[in-house]
Amino acid sequence: MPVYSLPVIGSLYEAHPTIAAILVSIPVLVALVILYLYPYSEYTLSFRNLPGPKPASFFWGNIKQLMAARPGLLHAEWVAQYGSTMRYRLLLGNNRLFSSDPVFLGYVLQHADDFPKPERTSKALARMLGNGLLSAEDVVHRRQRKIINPAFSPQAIRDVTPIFWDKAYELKGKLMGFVERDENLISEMPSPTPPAAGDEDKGGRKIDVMKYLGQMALDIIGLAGFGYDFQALSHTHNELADNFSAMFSASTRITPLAILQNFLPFFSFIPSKNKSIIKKSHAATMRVAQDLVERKKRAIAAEYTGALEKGSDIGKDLLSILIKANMAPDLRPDQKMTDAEVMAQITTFILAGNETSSTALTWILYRLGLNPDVQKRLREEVQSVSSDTPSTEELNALTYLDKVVHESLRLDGPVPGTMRKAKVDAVIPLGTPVVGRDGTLVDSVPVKKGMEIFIPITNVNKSKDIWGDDAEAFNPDRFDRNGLPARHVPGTWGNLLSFLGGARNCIGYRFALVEIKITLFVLIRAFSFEELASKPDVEPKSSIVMRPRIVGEEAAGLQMPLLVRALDE
Ligand code: HEM
Repeated sequence: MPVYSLPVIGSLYEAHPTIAAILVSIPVLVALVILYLYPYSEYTLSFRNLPGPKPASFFWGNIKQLMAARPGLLHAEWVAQYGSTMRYRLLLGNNRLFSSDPVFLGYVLQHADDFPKPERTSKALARMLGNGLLSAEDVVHRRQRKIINPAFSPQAIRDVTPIFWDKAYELKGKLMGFVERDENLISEMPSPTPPAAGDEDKGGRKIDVMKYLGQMALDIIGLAGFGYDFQALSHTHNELADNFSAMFSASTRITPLAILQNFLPFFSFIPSKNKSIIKKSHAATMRVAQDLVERKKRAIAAEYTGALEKGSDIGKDLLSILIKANMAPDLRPDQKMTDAEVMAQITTFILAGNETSSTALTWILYRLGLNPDVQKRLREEVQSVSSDTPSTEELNALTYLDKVVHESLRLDGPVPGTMRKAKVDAVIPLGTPVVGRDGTLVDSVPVKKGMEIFIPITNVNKSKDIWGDDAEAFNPDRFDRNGLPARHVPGTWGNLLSFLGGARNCIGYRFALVEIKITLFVLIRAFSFEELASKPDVEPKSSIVMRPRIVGEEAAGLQMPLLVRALDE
């Protein structure tokens, strides 16, 4: 560094002492920061004895390796090498604590107030959605959840199932239109890329099933969630859907600035194009939400005062139920949600209840395409039902359907992982000890306030310790054992972590399961789904929800093209 050579600094000091002092202090400061970030933070790390991979880069840690690998794969390799609890490096020497140990995860999930989402996650969610159930923490979360719970009760879900049936049959009609090359749909290409040679034959059509399942799920969450008709299956554009989708894309776009701001919140003040899109779309979304909330509040107030017109209905959608609970005369003012919180539940439902269900269905159809025997058995079961719209009880009695849904949500749960941050110092027990860096057995992990923990949902669902050596295989019959594998998993449903567990579990899991079962019931009775003859390489891409992309067709975006054939009636 010739500029910094001593004689130069010496003469500079005589001429401009302040500039010289600044120039000298910069490298000293950088050296101190590096010393703090690496040797010091490493030495003072409470779980430094945990095993884990060496950082691949001084600056990036293991981030680039993780981003280059398919979701969950590198973690699975590391688990095989180091055990189910480990640490690895993120940006600038930051350590990430990873554990797929069910006892460890049970502790974290059961102490939800001590292990909330990291502030940057809650803040990013709140910027996009408002302060709704996904972003609220602690007492605010508990207050909101108490009021919203009745909207997700089994009876409330039962009341909205007619919407699921209507929309599943509308989807069937649309897919049939494509397969039969209906004139009304002739201008719409059902997949973003044309079929390769042999991909289509008489009676079969290449269709991006993800796109149409997405339209159906959006229509369902709109109507069942808050009485709003997106008309996604029948129209292409809608103000709320367009604004929401712009906001979501901007929030999940990975740019160098976004990565920097994610790990170093100090840089959050820097304005970005993404932030201004989020702000604009959020404002537009809230205008629609406010109108919906005001209309429902008026109707419910009229019902409470007996002024509701005879024969009118306040609506069976989730929002109406929660607004009604929120306006109950016996609810204390400090237990109520504000209008802004109620509006935030609308955007929360769109985010949490739309892509999750459609992505789950997308992967299920893909699995069925790869496993024609399973599809055939499933079809025999659903065709044995005489009714076209069986009751929830009849649907739940279909055991093979239930096993297929379990197994698909085990292998391809749409949410691959989530983060938590310790709000207190804690010592978290392990069910399976790991061998520490010093060769001793580690049977608990001391965690200091402020440390982040990754909850690897997919790795737990596919763990060989839990599901045996064939954990990676698609085998619905494994649930013959009544879903009781070698070890208990602290998940809400099916001994799986797909809907998480504890106080922050998925409030919509019953809604999602009925929606998935009804859609499968309708589609599998009407169509067969096959892998395309060109055997595209389907790659899971993770941005909150794990959705598919085709290798070599990245420019076409996320998609799941399958060969769809109509069955003889
Ligand atoms: C297969 C479909 C679904 C899956 C796999 C799924 C999964 C999850 C997971 C893993 C979480 C926890 C996220 C975290 O804390 O980091 C969650 C939370 C949540 N989910 Fe779902 N979800 C699904 C469908 C739905 C549906 C249909 C709705 C609404 C209609 C919904 C509403 C919510 C809400 C509001 C939360 C936040 C709950 C809280 O923090 O109290 N989800 N979901």
